[in-house]
Amino acid sequence: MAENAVLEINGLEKSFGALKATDNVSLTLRPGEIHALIGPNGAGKSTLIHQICGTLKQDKGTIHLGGQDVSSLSVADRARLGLGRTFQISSLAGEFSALRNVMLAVQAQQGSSFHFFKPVLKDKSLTEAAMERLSRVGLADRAHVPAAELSHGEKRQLEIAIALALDVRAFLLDEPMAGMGPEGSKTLTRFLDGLRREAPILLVEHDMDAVYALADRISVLVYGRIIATGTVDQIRNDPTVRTAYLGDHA
Ligand SMILES: Nc1ncnc2c1ncn2[C@@H]1O[C@H](COP(=O)(O)OP(=O)(O)OP(=O)(O)O)[C@@H](O)[C@H]1O
Repeated sequence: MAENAVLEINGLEKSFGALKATDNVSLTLRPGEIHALIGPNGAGKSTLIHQICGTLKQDKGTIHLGGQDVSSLSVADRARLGLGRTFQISSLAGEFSALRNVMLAVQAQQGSSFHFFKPVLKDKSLTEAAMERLSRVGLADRAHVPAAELSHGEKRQLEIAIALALDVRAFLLDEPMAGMGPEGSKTLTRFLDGLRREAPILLVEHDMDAVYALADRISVLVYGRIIATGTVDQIRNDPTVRTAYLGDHA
C-alpha cells in the first residue's frame, strides 16, 4: 500500500475484445486531495470509474480502500465501505423532498429497514441526521423542496448530502460540471473545493477551468494508459500531455 492512500488502484486492466480500455492503470487518492482524471473522449475514464465502483469487473489488478482489498466485492459492499459513485441524478427520488431523500440514505446506512412500521418522517433521529447532512452541503433551507424542483447544482449538492449520509470515504465524481452553465460551474467549483474536507475526490472532468482550479494532482489518461500524473503546473507544462490532449487548453 502506498503510504496514507485512501484509495489505491494497482495494475488495473480491462479489455473489450481486442480493445484495451484500461491498460495497466495505477493511481492513488490521498486524504484531503482532489485528484482529477482527464483525457480525450474514449480514453477509458468511465471504464475506470466503473471498475472502481464495481459495476464492471477488471480483468487484472487490485483496488484497495483504506487498506482493504475491495477488488472482488459487489457494488453494494463497496458502497457500504464508503466508496460510491456520486452524481447519478436518477438515484434521486424526484417527488420526495430533499430531506426525505437524505433520510432514506441515513436509514439505509443504519440498516434500520426493519423498523418499517415507524413512519420515516416522524423519526426524529433520522430527521436530525438528515438535516445535519443537508446543512453541511448548504441545502438546509431547501430541505422541504421536492428533489425534482431543485436546480441542477442543488441536485448535485443533494447527491453529496446522500453520499455523506452513507459515510463516504472517497468520492468518485463523474463529470459534475456537465450540463451546468458558467455561473453554475463557478458555484459548484467553490462547493467541491470545500468538499475535499469531507473526503478526497477522484474527479473525472472535461471542464479544464474547474480542473485547474480544484486539482491537487492530475492524471492524464490516453488510450487506456496514464501518460502523466502531476500537479496542475507539471501537467500544463508537460510536452507529451500537450501533444496528446491539452493543446490549446494548457
Ligand atoms: N461495454 C463496452 N463494450 C465495448 N467497448 C466499450 C464498452 N465500454 C467502453 N468501451 C470502449 O472503451 C473505450 C473507453 O471508453 P470510455 O467510455 O471509458 O471512455 P471515456 O474516457 O469515459 O470517454 P468520454 O470522455 O467520452 O466519456 C472506448 O473506445 C469505448 O468505445
